[in-house]
Amino acid sequence: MRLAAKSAHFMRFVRQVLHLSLPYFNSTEKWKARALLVAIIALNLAAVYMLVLLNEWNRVFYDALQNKDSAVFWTQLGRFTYLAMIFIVIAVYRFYLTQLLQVRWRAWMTRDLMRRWLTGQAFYRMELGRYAGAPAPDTGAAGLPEPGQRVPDNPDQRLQEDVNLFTSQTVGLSMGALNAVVTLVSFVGILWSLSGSFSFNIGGHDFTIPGFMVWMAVLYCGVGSVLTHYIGRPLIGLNFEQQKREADFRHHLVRVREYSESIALDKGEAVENRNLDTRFTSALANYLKLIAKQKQLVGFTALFGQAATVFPFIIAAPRFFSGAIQLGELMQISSAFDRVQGALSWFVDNYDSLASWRATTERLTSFEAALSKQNQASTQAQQAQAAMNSGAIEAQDLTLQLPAGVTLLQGATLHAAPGEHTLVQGPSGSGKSTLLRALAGIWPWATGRVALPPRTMVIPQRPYFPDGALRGALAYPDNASDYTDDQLKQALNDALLPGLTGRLDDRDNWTQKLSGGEQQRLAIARVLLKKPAWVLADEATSALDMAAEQNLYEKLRSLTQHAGGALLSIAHRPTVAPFHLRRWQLQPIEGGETSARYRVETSAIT
Ligand SMILES: Nc1ncnc2c1ncn2[C@@H]1O[C@H](COP(=O)(O)OP(=O)(O)OP(=O)(O)O)[C@@H](O)[C@H]1O
Repeated sequence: MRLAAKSAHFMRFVRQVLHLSLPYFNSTEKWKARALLVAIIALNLAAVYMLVLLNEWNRVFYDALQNKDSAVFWTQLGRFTYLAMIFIVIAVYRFYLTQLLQVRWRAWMTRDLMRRWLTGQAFYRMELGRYAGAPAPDTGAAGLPEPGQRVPDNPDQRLQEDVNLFTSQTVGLSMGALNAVVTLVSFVGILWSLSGSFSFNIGGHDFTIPGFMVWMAVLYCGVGSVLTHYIGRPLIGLNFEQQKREADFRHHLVRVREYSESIALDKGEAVENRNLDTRFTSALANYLKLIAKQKQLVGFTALFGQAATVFPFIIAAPRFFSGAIQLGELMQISSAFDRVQGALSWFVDNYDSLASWRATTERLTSFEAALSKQNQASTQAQQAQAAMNSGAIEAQDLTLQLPAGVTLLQGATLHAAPGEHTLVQGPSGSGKSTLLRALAGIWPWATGRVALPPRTMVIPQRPYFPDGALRGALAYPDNASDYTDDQLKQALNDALLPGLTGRLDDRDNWTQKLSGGEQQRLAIARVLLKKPAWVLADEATSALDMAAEQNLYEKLRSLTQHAGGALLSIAHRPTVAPFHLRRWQLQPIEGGETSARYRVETSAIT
């Protein structure tokens, strides 16, 4: 039963490796990939063949030494030189082509996963899903994890580190295994023919074991492999855990860097230090367990390797001393035993790497599976959205939920026609931003139908600006070269940022360098540059003084008005109301007539 479970585990692992590997060997690069693979296999086989020739050389060479035959000695040295030369060429190209395959495979796989991660908001939905504690609604949230299902953490680690590890381990270990098998097959034959048989007598019956040395090698390595497996088994789990804890530690270091200013203002250094220390200590604690296990394993494999040097001599010595074999044959036996033992102990020697390979494969498989699910879900969502592009902002029978299952809105029907500038208001936390996310088509826990006109832009509460030249931050996500300097400067001037017009080529971390108000004006400059017909603005001017707010709202309103669209804004200040014609007010529902917490009341702004 345990054996059946183990083999099922093993088959699952093989399927996972194949599932992750085959796409590359069937991709557009397939011919290059397959040619490299075939070349590497051929070089591995050639290397084993060279070892067989060198083993045969051993016998002739040591016999010449024992017979003090200098002519044969020198001829054999000459033979050794050219055998060694060929071996070196094979070794060099085997190394080079193996590396080439690994690097090409890594490049292809990283790009493929990266593209899928950045397709259809998979990166966003996976982050949302990671903290989700409740079931997603039946529709609209396809692809989100079920409750209790583990969502892959730290996608950055998977893309940067795991793909690299997986491709190098898969090539390295599968070639190592191939080498071991071919070496085993070749040298078992040699060892068998050299080793003679072992005869003994029990109870008057004579028994003879042919190929005695082969059985000794099998016994030796069999015992070694079983012991290694038992000593090293915990390494698989420990390796997996180590990668996770290290990534966790790194993730929090990055967060401190990202929020350095807020932490400094809060004087949160001590807390951060404690939090980071907890994570680091946890990584360290696991690492200590890991090295303690590795120590045992190294101790055992070193003992096993050392004992293997003398073991064949001990077994074959009686035949040498009785004169049954010459020194040459003894050395050939020792070298063949060494090869057979080496091949049989491949598992023992690579236990650590195999454990890490399994952990890497496990992590990449869950990441890939999550991506497949997300990509499928987002294709459906995009198809649905494409079918619903309309000339107005519309929501029909819209229900908004939170990941934990709380229903914010239920069955809301909303409409904003061209020119119908709308202000969304409601208490903090009532779901205004979530409504906007749903209208923009990115909130997975939304059901019903939403339609958004083409040429719509969203100004989020926390706009994003990539590091680099200011012109890139302004044009994002378009290319800066799509706009002339005059257009960029005009947009900055219109957004009340004349001070930045001379800095278009300055490179900086704009999210950190610009003040909150400057960032909001830069986000508005982006809209003024691109001139969309519809603008959804979430607290787009909350950090500005009233005069600037009025000025920019006027510009946004007239921009959308002239382009045949409208403005839909979330804003708390009453002074922005005059720029809108209608109000969507999120009102708390008292008395529990539905399970939703809020309803939307629409009214005209007079
Ligand atoms: N990713 C998320 N996971 C879980 N809960 C969320 C998530 N995003 C928002 N929420 C919750 O949804 C509710 C509505 O949030 P939302 O940001 O839409 O409110 P809001 O009305 O825009 O608030 P504010 O006026 O303060 O900006 C809040 O209770 C918030 O905690």
